[in-house]
Amino acid sequence: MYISRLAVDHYRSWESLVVDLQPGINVLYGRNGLGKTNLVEALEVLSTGSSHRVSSSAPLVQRGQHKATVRANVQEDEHTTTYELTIPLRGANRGRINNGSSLYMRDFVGRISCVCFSPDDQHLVAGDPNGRRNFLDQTASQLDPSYYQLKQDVTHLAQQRGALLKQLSHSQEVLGGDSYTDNSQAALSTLEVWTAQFIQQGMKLTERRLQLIRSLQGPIQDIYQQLAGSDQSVHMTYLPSFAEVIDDGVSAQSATRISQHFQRIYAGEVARGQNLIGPQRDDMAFVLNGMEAKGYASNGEEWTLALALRLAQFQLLAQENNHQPILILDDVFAQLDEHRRRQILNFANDQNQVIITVAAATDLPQVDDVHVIDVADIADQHRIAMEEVSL
Ligand SMILES: Nc1ncnc2c1ncn2[C@@H]1O[C@H](COP(=O)(O)OP(=O)(O)OP(=O)(O)O)[C@@H](O)[C@H]1O
Repeated sequence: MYISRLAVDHYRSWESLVVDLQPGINVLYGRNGLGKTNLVEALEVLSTGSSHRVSSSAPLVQRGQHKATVRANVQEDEHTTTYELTIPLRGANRGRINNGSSLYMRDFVGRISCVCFSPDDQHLVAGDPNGRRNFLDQTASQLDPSYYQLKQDVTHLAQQRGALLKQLSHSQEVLGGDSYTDNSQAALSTLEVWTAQFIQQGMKLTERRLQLIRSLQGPIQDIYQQLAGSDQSVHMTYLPSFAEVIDDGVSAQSATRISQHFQRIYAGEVARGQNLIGPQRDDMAFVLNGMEAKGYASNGEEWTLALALRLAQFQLLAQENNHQPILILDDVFAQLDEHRRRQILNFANDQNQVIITVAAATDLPQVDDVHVIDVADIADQHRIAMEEVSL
């Protein structure tokens, strides 16, 4: 499987652009700020339904526009399939396949499998938990699109609970103590219903993330040893908010214990007007040779861990989905020493399709059979063609 054409309309800095791609290694080459990352990010969003750079869709839409569109032609066994994603400024993204009817994202994500390695990935090890949750969510959605819907449900329930807690907090501030208006009594009953659903769906999400981390453990350990030496050890530890699921799985016992936890923190949640626990606060840690990587690992070790994590993601997706994902290497060569570049290129050489972005000619990979695309050049050609059509 490979992408033969990628087209975007009103996506970030791009008014409109069409890029033809080939199997093997493709290099998108152009100056800083030209929009290379925007292009590969568009592919990531088409594949996973989200971008690792932002948590909402609004920044993906070109300033001043109300929706963005990403289209890709995918070649598989002589067949071409066109995938199209519409990203509105507000509201849910929708997909279409071969100009068919509009699809919910749960029926669309994961159809094109891709793994994106970028300079931001160092933050997967040392940055805030948001990036690590995003990694888990993107990977799990590509393995099983029903995860995408589950994640949406949990996010929605957390938002509903948060709004009710804010309302209760406000009532308490106005009335003081434990006095409640009829409105806040109704909010209290609704909160109980939302909390029960939040626990049920949240436990399922927690278990899916736990399974994913367990599936990545073997590959990341092997790959890290290949990259850094056989005496090295890496352990991924899940730090879930609903930790009860680790011991008792998705069960009545777990639900009861989580419910009791919610009762204990109720006063605190109302006082602060926000959710204090739930999968939206989950995290995971990397333990490198017995020490937590965050805070202890060197810069080079963080990079190697991030790379090992991406390659483990690639291996798992390839194995579970029975085809190789498209590999995106976004501006990583500028950050890596010659040894690491060579390791990545050796890996890239064996894949169906790889898309690399580089800003400097000195970072162009020194390998045979590379399809170099001058992004400024195709942008000019496309603009001239569009102007001729409109004349
Ligand atoms: N929603 C948006 N609307 C319009 N322009 C945007 C939007 N989001 C980002 N941009 C612009 O996109 C440009 C950055 O593009 P991108 O990150 O793809 O560049 P790049 O070619 O990868 O650069 P570098 O080589 O420096 O990484 C910036 O000029 C930014 O202002």
